[in-house]
Parts: sequence; C-alpha cells; structure tokens
Amino acid sequence: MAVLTDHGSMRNEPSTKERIDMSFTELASFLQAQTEPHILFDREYRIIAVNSAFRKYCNPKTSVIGRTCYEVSHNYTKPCDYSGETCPLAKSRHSGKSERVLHMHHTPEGEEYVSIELTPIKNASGEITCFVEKIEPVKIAKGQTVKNSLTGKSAAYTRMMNLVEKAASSDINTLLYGESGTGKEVVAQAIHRSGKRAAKPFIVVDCPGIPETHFESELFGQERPTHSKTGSAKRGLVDAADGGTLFLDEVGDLPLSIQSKLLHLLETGAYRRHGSADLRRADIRVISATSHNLRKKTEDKLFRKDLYYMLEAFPIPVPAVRDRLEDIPLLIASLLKKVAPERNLTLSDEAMFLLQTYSYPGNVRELRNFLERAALLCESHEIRPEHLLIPEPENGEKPTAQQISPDTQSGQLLSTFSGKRKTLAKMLGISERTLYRRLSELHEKQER
Ligand SMILES: Nc1ncnc2c1ncn2[C@@H]1O[C@H](COP(=O)(O)OP(=O)(O)OP(=O)(O)O)[C@@H](O)[C@H]1O
Repeated sequence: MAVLTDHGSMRNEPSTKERIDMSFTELASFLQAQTEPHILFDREYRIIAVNSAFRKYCNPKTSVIGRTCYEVSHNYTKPCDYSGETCPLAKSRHSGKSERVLHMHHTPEGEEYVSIELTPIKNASGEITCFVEKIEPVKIAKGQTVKNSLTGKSAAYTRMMNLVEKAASSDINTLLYGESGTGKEVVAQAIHRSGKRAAKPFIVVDCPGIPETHFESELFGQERPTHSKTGSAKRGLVDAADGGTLFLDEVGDLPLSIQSKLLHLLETGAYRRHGSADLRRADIRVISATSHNLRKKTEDKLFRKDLYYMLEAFPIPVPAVRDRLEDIPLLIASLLKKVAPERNLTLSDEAMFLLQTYSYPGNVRELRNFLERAALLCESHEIRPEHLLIPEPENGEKPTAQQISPDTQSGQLLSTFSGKRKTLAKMLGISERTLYRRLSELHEKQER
C-alpha cells in the first residue's frame, strides 16, 4: 500500500506478510522513524531496541537495552501484574491482539500517567516473537503524586482516569458519582485544569450549603432593587464562572424551583438575574457530582428527569477506597506531602498494616484525617499505630491468613504491603514461611 510520508513523498507501506518477516533490525529502524516514544520488547519483557523519542522522554543514565520494561519504567523487580497493575504485555500475550492501557511511569520529572499501546509482532507461523510499545504522555494526570492532583494506579482508578482524560478533552456535561470523600471535587478540578478552560475560573456551587430562599440570587445574581438608591446589583456564581467551569457539588440537593432555570441555562446558554427580566448569557462548562442515587431521586420526583439526562451526558464513577486498596501506599505518600510538607514523615510497618486493612467508610477524606491527626500526635519522624487512632473494626475481626485470596483486602495487602514481610506475618498471626507460601499461591492464581 502506498502512503504519504512526513516529507510529502510517496512510499510503500509493508504488507502484513512483509511486516511479519521483518527482522528486529528492520523493526528497530521502523521505530526510529516514529515521533512518539517506542520500545521493542521480547516475550520476556526485555528491551531489544528503543527510538530517539523514547531516549528523550526517559533520559536514561545507562543503556536500557537488555533491561526489563518493568524495571526501566516502574523501578519494579517483577512484572507489573505481580505488583497489582495491569500488564499490557501479559494481556497481549494472552489475547494475541494489540492492547491499550493507562500506566503510571517513572520519568525524570517524577511519576506520570501514560497511554500505552502494545502491538504483538508475529512470525510467519503466527507465533508472537516480540512486541512494539508506543507511549503517549497523558496531559490530565501529569505529575500526579507530586502535585496537588489525582493519585492512584489501581485498575479501578485507571478506568476512571481513562474517562477523566476523555472528559477533559471536551466540553460535555459530566456527572461524577461516588461515595462521600472519594475525591469527586479533586477530579472535577483536574478535568477543568486539563481542558481548554483551564485559564478561566472554576466555581464551586455547594448545593446543600445554600438555603433555598437564597439559591436563585446566589446562582444567577440579584438585580439592584428598582426603588433603592443604596443597594447594588449582585453577581451570581454563573456569571463568575463565565468562560470556565461551574461545579455543582451534591447536585441532587438542587431545589426543584432552581432546576428548571438551570435546565434553561444549559439548553440555551441564557439566564436572568433574580428580579430582572433581561436575558444574560454565560459560556460555562458544567461538571456535577453526587454521592446519592440521582436516578432514584428522579423516580421519587425530587429531581427533574430532563435535567438529570442533561447533566449525566458523560457519567464517571469515582471509586471508593475499598475498591482501590492497592492505591493506599501512594495516597499516603501524596497526603503526607500535603498535611506535613516540612517533616518527611514515614510510617512504621505496623502503622502501614493498620492503614492497609481498614475499611474506609469515609474514603480518602478519612485517610487524610488519620494522617493529619497522626502528624500532630507524632513527635518523631515515624508514625506508629498509637498515633493513628483507627477505630476498631465493627465486627471486631482482624484480617486472618485464611482470608487471603486475590480479591480480599488481605490478598491485596500481600501484593502491595510496603513494609517488612516479617511484620506482615506477625500482624496476620502466621509464620513467615506460611506467608511466603500464601504469596506464591496468590501469584499462581493471578497468573491463571
Ligand atoms: N486522589 C487523591 N489524591 C490526594 N488527595 C485526595 C484524592 N482524592 C481526594 N483527596 C482528598 O480527600 C478529601 C476529600 O476529597 P473531595 O472533597 O474531592 O471528595 P468528594 O468526593 O467531593 O467529597 P463529598 O462527596 O463529601 O463532597 C480532600 O481533602 C482531598 O484533598
């Protein structure tokens, strides 16, 4: 097939058969011509070749050839799926097809999310001989763990990040739903900051916090009273958000009387200040959040159906902490930088164990509270269990070795616990030898 090259001339694109017959050298030369970072791997995760764009992106101090992708990109000693992440190579080896995933990579600027497209290369007998990986940095999540932004690399959080990235590239009405404290406002801010309205205001409407009698004037503004000489007109939040984003937090609490006016604004871009007949215009993007079942509210006639469908054009579930337990160590690191930036606090293995086995009904907010309190109570550099004041589990049960399976909290803990295995065994009430046996059983189950 003839295709147009970057320089405007025509060249022949190799047929599928020719591609399959390509030697590694020819593949490496193909990669070199690509503008995005590309890597060529063998089946054992070892890097065979990289292009110049990859060297620029990764800026390695020593050669990466012969090293593994998980070591170079993640500083891991084992493939990503052993560390609780999705591994595109393992997926592609299994499916025989191209796989696309969002991953967090180590780069000279810190950790950043990248979109990975991995294509298996097959020989003439149809066997996969190597893989080509294309890496595209994702703007939305740049510098997640170091900046005041989104933190997480679990499967549930990565699924959300994929949607967040898409929402940020458009102006579509977005509804974030998830339990209280999961970080819906943080996600809304990230969408705003990564979109084309980033330089314009991000205005929060705290729906439960505004009394119904004041809602209209707060949201749409108040005209100057006709007979008043002293009073002045008041700008509303819609006006303040002009050009930017209006974030409707707990939108289910929006009074019914306001819902029709908001619907009119969303449909026409026009609204009236309270006490005025003049139409005003606002160019806003709306992101809403709810921790309640909004659909149920529409069935109970507490929320207008037409407004619900308008607001939920692009729904994004924000996962609860219990559905992304492997993110806890990352969240702790990120939150400690916020709550005690000067102190370089660390956690004892026992404290880490407690935080990784708690159920978090209050989600990230609750984790943040534990750490804020611990930072106050802890006078040294190490947070210990007595500084955390974690409530006892309601049923009084501590995790046991018997509960360890890939989908239980203890199973997750085994894969992600960052402290010493000796402490973990002690906290679980088992010997180190049993712990290692459980761990290898777990890996075997995950491999299948
Ligand atoms: N991914 C994250 N990384 C770091 N901190 C986070 C993250 N998500 C949430 N937080 C912190 O958790 C707290 C709660 O976040 P946020 O207010 O966004 O949650 P919410 O879901 O909007 O809560 P609510 O439903 O109660 O309004 C905040 O202190 C926020 O800084």
